[in-house]
This record gives sequence, C-alpha cells and structure tokens, in this order.
Amino acid sequence: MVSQVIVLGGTAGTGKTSIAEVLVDDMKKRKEYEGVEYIEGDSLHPQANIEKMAHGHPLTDEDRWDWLKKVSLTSSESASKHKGLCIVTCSSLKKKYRDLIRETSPGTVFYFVILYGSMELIAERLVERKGHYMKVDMLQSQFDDLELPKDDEPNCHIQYLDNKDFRKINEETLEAVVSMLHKDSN
Ligand SMILES: Nc1ncnc2c1ncn2[C@@H]1O[C@H](COP(=O)(O)OP(=O)(O)OP(=O)(O)O)[C@@H](O)[C@H]1O
Ligand SMILES: O=C(O)[C@H](O)[C@@H](O)[C@H](O)[C@H](O)CO
Repeated sequence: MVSQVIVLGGTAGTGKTSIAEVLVDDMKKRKEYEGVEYIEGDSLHPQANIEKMAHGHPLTDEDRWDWLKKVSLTSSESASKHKGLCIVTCSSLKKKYRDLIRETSPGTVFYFVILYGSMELIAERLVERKGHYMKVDMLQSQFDDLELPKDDEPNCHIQYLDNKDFRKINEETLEAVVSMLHKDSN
C-alpha cells in the first residue's frame, strides 16, 4: 500500500490548524478514510524556531530545513501506521521546501493544499487571534517567502480564502482533498 500525506500549507493565519481539525473529522466519517490521523506540523519545530518567531524574527531556509525533513518523515511514518493516510499542517511556503518534503520520503505521495488569502484578510485574522506566538508583524516576511505552486507542480491545489465563510472554505478543502485522492486511486 502506498502511503499518502495531505499537507495543509500557507502563510501564518490562513487556517491550517483550524481546517485540519475539521477535515480530519469529516474524513473519518467516510469508511475509506476512517484511519486518517492529523499531525500539527508546528509541534515539530525545535524550540529555537518558536522563540525566534515569537521574538518577531522570520525563519531562514536553514532554520526550516531540518524541521521540513521531520515533517516529511513523521507524517510519512504516521500514514504507514494509519491505513496509509495522514494529514499534516506545514506552511510549505517555497517550492524547494515542498520538493524537500517529497524527496525526504520518496515512498510516500504528498498532496499539497496551499491556503491563500490576501494580506488584508490574513492580517485581520492575526490581529484578532490571541495567545499565539506568531504575530501580525511577521506577515510581510511570510508573503515574501510564499511561492504558490504553478500548474506543473504535481499534486498541488491552491485553496483561495477571500470572500468565503469558514464553512465554505472547509467544504471546498474537503472536496479538493477527496478529488486529489480519487484521481490517484483511479
Ligand atoms: N476554517 C476555519 N474555521 C474556523 N476558524 C478559522 C478557519 N480558518 C481560520 N480560522 C480562524 O483564523 C485564525 C487563524 O487560523 P489558524 O490559527 O488555524 O491558522 P494557521 O494557518 O494554523 O496559523 P499558524 O500557521 O500561524 O499557526 C484563527 O483565529 C482561527 O480561529
Ligand atoms: O515556515 C514558517 O515560517 C513557519 O512554519 C510558520 O509558518 C509558522 O510555523 C506558523 O505559521 C506558526 O504560526
């Protein structure tokens, strides 16, 4: 059985964690995906990365490298233990980060759903969000690093967020994920 991992990516504040929680519940209701598990990718950051972000300093490629490998290996291992399927949140901002995730676990198929909202929308959310180390002053750097997947990047989907309520975003994300998984199983 090939392991499959769904990566929910995007800048801080796009809703990776919130959407993953709903997505995993919705998928578990379907017999074919009932074994799916969810990993919070931010929980795999070393403490030094968290402190850096909390102090308002953006992560560099070097800071992110080992974390991305860990995201790849941990999610791939989880998929192999959970009927071949796992959901993981991980910003995956640049193409080379997504390539690293793929190349670190070559036996696993990674599907990237990159959440995208305008800076205005995401800034509003981060101003509202309380008790999180990632503050709105980090947003420009997140957008500077963001490379949305182009059409020729395999197994990627961009989920647009503007002018949609949370319910609609959750529904569209579920639909996109199911459609990517189905396309490969046919
Ligand atoms: N689909 C959604 N349903 C409910 N709330 C949402 C949804 N998307 C975003 N939000 C709200 O927007 C804010 C940002 O969402 P969330 O923390 O899930 O984003 P994130 O991408 O995981 O952020 P970070 O990468 O900084 O941890 C939160 O306050 C959350 O309540
Ligand atoms: O690549 C990055 O810069 C980081 O992963 C961030 O995206 C944070 O982990 C996340 O957004 C926490 O708020």
